[in-house]
Amino acid sequence: MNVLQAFQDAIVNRLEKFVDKNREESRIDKSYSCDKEKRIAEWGEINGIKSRLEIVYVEGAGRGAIATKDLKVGDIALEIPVSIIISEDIVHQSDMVCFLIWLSFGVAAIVALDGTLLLEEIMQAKEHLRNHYDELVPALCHNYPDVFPLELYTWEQFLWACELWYSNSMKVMFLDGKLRTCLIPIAGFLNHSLHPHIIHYGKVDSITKTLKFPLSRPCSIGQQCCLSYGNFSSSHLLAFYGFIPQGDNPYDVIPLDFDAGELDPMEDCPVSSQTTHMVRGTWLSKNHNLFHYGLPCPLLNFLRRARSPTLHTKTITQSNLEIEIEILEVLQSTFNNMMENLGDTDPVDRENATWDVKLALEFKDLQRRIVSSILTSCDSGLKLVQNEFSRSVVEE
Ligand SMILES: C[S@@+](CC[C@H](N)C(=O)[O-])C[C@H]1O[C@@H](n2cnc3c(N)ncnc32)[C@H](O)[C@@H]1O
Repeated sequence: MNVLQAFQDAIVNRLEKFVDKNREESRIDKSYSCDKEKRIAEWGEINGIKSRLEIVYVEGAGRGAIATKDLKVGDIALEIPVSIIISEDIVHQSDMVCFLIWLSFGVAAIVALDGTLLLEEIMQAKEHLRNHYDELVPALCHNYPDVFPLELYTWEQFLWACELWYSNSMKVMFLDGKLRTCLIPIAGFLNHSLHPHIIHYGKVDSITKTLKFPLSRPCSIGQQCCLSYGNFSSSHLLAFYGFIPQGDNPYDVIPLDFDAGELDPMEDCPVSSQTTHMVRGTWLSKNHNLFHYGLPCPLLNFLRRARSPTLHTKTITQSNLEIEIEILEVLQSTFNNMMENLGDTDPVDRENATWDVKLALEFKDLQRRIVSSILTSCDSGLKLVQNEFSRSVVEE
């Protein structure tokens, strides 16, 4: 028996079981004809694209690709000749349907984001782009009005082009070893999933001179075939692609910055050394026992060291338990503040809200859910430690 094959089958089986449990249904809207997309697919075929996918309209995600036959692990869903990959740095204006993303969010959506770190990120990204625009575009329009007519190169159009570029481009490693950000015909129709079919792509094959999209898990005929855009948090997907993926995203984290405030050994004075820890929704953790509480070990160890520099042995002693109470209380107070900043559920008529406000509210709900799980874990952790503490006092 081929051991490697058996091993691969076992892995695929486990993957499929996991995906079955977390299945995301994509509904295909058959009323949308996708004529333009069909024409692009025909053009692609003439130009050497080999595809086992068909472009359709997927509810809630725009266009997407479904498998035209049962595809198994290792099958190539899509193969694109390098000659038709667009690697220019300039995105021209076109009448293509495009999803606007966070950069062009309205005021109401920005207001709805109050209390989240994403608000700050988006404002910074927008400012950064505005500086680029101011440095570049007016001078180009003034010096080369025939090439850059002012009416086409407005701030709104520039923002739109940036959004298009961020949400549709992919990084490709070419045969000269250079990594370039590109627009890739047909592949640009593939949507992202937390349980993607295609994970390993992005390097041009030196023999065929094509970019291949092989399957890492099977995709049945008619099923949406999804890519992984990368191991991105929902805030990144929202900021750069304009959507929040369905399901539990293991890359959703809440960053916690600490000033370690260590002493400079040479000068004997405090130096500010920032450390950042990441905390996920604690429902993703398996260990909720004493000394773990479903919280990340590096964070707990960092807080323990800050209280007692001696090695923490995770043994049940009264002094260790006192430290545990202290660090859980610190986390509880930090996350309580965070929850207060996020505020209560927003009093907005969600049904009738605009798409951007809906997304903003969905994102805030997600943040609340993560913070709330951390608070619940701190709370049950504290009870656990206090019980142990009382028991050890009685035993003494
Ligand atoms: C590379 S394009 C994919 C094709 C796109 N659906 C279209 O109609 O052009 C990336 C964009 O697709 C949408 N998208 C991708 N994955 C999605 C998902 N899982 N849920 C919702 N929208 C998604 C987002 O608007 C994103 O900016």
